Amino acid sequence: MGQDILAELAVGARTSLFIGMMTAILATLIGGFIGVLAGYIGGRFETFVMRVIDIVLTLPFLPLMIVVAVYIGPGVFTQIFVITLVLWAGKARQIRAQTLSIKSAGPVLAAKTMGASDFYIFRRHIIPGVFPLFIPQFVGSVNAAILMESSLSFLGMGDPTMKSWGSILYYANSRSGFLTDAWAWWIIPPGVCIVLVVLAFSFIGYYLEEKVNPRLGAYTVAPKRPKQHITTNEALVAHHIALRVENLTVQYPKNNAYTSVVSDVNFSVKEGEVLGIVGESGSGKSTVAAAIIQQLRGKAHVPTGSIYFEGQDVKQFSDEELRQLRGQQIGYIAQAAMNALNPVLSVERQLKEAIVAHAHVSKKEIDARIDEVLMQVGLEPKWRYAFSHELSGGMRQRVIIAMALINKPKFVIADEPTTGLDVIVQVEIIQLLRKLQQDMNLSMIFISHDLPAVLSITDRLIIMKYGHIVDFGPSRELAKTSTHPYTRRLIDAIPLLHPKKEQSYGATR
Ligand SMILES: Nc1ncnc2c1ncn2[C@@H]1O[C@H](COP(=O)(O)OP(=O)(O)OP(=O)(O)O)[C@@H](O)[C@H]1O
Repeated sequence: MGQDILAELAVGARTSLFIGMMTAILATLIGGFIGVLAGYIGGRFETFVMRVIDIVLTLPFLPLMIVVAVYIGPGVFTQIFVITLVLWAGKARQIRAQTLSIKSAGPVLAAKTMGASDFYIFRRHIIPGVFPLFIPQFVGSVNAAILMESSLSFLGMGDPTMKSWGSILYYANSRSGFLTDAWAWWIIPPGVCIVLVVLAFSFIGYYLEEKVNPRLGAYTVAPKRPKQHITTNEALVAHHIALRVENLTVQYPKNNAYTSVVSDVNFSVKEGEVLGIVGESGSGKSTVAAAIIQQLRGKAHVPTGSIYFEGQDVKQFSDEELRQLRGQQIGYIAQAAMNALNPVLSVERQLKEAIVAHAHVSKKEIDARIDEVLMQVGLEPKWRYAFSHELSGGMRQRVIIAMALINKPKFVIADEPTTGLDVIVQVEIIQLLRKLQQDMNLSMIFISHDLPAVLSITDRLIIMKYGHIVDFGPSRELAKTSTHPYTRRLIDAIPLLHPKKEQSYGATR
């Protein structure tokens, strides 16, 4: 007693912050190192590390401290040792999840396919990818360690020779500070210091974590902006851009982390233009298409990206506007849709439902429109009474195209429209789509992994791999002159009947 409280608080701050900082540095480094190794090496090593982490996370903190203190004696370094032992495991688990997510991301897979060494991948991809997570982890650990140190010291398990905020409370308690009027000076100041420092570190930690963790960003409520034509939208309209996709990134949860299946994709489609999207299975083509009509499946997360349709940001669309976008403004020929025709409804009935979903029209008008659209897709009107099992694959696909066009959209997305058809029917369907596109001056996105088909119908092409656009340009030029190794591999894989005529790709337009 009789000591200056302010001096005690200042000296105590040194101990509390020292333990907090030291423990945070150790726990972050150890947890980070083990997490990165477990995530990157994988296999049995990862399983072993995960089991150890599970065990450590179940260790009871206080009994552990008591046992360790009995063996090596209470003190600052015992506290640092025990708190680090408890904290590193949670960090390792988070870092492992982040490493797994980076490991399966496009750039790393692309680097591997180009023969990059593990050291290169670590230096260029893994370390820069996990490093941002270290910062909120460090801040969170300082906060947790200060709280643990204060609890231990308050229980008398701190270093008796060093003052800390927790030990001030311990002495206050052991000398009846809580029961006498000394509490206002002896208990409130160290208590307030602990609360303020912990709160400050918590807020800094939450802020930093939200900055580096896209999942948390998803939960922040964006203010609803009024729907308006801003300069960009006017510019899009002025340049006859029917669709603009900007910085689109789509993520799906995988192994406790979000993995990007589409990364920072940018492109435009002009009015009356056909854009091809080519890439191997899983490269993200259908995901881009689904994002355009705001119909991503599952637990998709879109951390960045804007989609402007006819100059309007579709993110600002109301539910009703989105409903009109799908099926009325944008005709969508979904992948494998011909196998999804309703077997118990006639062609007529399904076409009729597609019309009445968007407009109030008389029966006469519906009948006339059905006849008209069937003729457009090369089916005689009598097929309106048929059921899907009565139609061949090619005919079913024509019905699907008719359904996409029934409401006279100006934009069509055709996702693998020839999959599952024999070669001759494939050519017929491509020719049909090309004719419709020209007759109706449609803007179109044509998605396929069949490069010859795409080259025969598109004006421009983008090539996707692992969710990234790796090459783009006018279709004919790209086929002839692209030097990108992936595009060249796709081009070289096209079987040629007349090798000397190889330059004729895309010449049909
Ligand atoms: N609902 C979902 N949940 C989780 N992952 C998904 C989901 N939909 C797509 N993905 C993943 O996104 C990636 C891209 O899929 P997408 O269907 O866009 O590829 P694609 O290029 O169209 O392939 P394909 O030509 O085979 O249709 C794939 O790895 C896929 O596993």
